[in-house]
Amino acid sequence: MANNPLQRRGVLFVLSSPSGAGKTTISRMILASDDGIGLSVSATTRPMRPGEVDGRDYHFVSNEAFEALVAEGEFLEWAHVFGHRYGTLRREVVKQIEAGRDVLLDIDWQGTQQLKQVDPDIVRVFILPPSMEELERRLRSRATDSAEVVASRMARASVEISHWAEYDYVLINDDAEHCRKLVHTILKAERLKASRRVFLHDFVRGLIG
Ligand SMILES: Nc1ncnc2c1ncn2[C@@H]1O[C@H](COP(=O)(O)OP(=O)(O)OP(=O)(O)O)[C@@H](O)[C@H]1O
Ligand SMILES: Nc1nc2c(ncn2[C@@H]2O[C@H](COP(=O)(O)O)[C@@H](O)[C@H]2O)c(=O)[nH]1
Repeated sequence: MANNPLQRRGVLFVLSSPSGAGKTTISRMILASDDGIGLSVSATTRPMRPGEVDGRDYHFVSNEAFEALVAEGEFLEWAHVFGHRYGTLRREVVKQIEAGRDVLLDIDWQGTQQLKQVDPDIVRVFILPPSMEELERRLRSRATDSAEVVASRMARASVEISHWAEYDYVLINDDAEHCRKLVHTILKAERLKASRRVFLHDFVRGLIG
């Protein structure tokens, strides 16, 4: 039987933004509307927020456990973010790819830079807030972090945003549903890229010799 010309490599789809701009919100909307993509659940040493679930939102681990995972080479990338450590587990990405799904990664600019070295084919999307005032309002309205944590995240926001030009796509999350549509459009177009088609060369050779 001929190889399927539509068969393609999975997409590693990265969403980054300053904290509070809405990437978790947009990620959840994408995951709810598209069965073809699954979340890479990161490991972190940060404390769990109210409403978060271990294994769904993050794998919450101790500093010692995180260090052991680093030593064992279990991370595709990891970084210090806001005084805690966060990392993408190899097995999370492999699990999704083996299930035939693309992989959504909600990671910061440091992790994105590292991942780009591992896989130059990753798709990088940066989400901007409509304004710094709105960013602060969102961080406060989320009501999951103390005033100090909100202040420290606002203090880091400009540094985060300064990395926007390292991304393939940059969007403004004004209306969440509109932003979701744009992110989904990017994902669907990236899936169609010729360079991801494993057997396209064979198929075209069959067509024209
Ligand atoms: N377009 C939007 N309009 C209004 N509020 C929004 C919008 N998008 C997200 N929010 C709200 O802003 C808050 C922060 O969003 P979210 O948690 O998704 O941000 P985040 O970028 O994932 O932050 P972090 O990096 O800290 O995880 C949430 O309360 C969310 O409901
Ligand atoms: N480099 C990585 N950054 C990550 C990862 N998982 C999450 N993050 C980023 O951390 C901040 C803070 O997240 P929060 O849940 O504490 O608000 C945010 O920018 C995330 O994108 C990861 O595996 N690697």
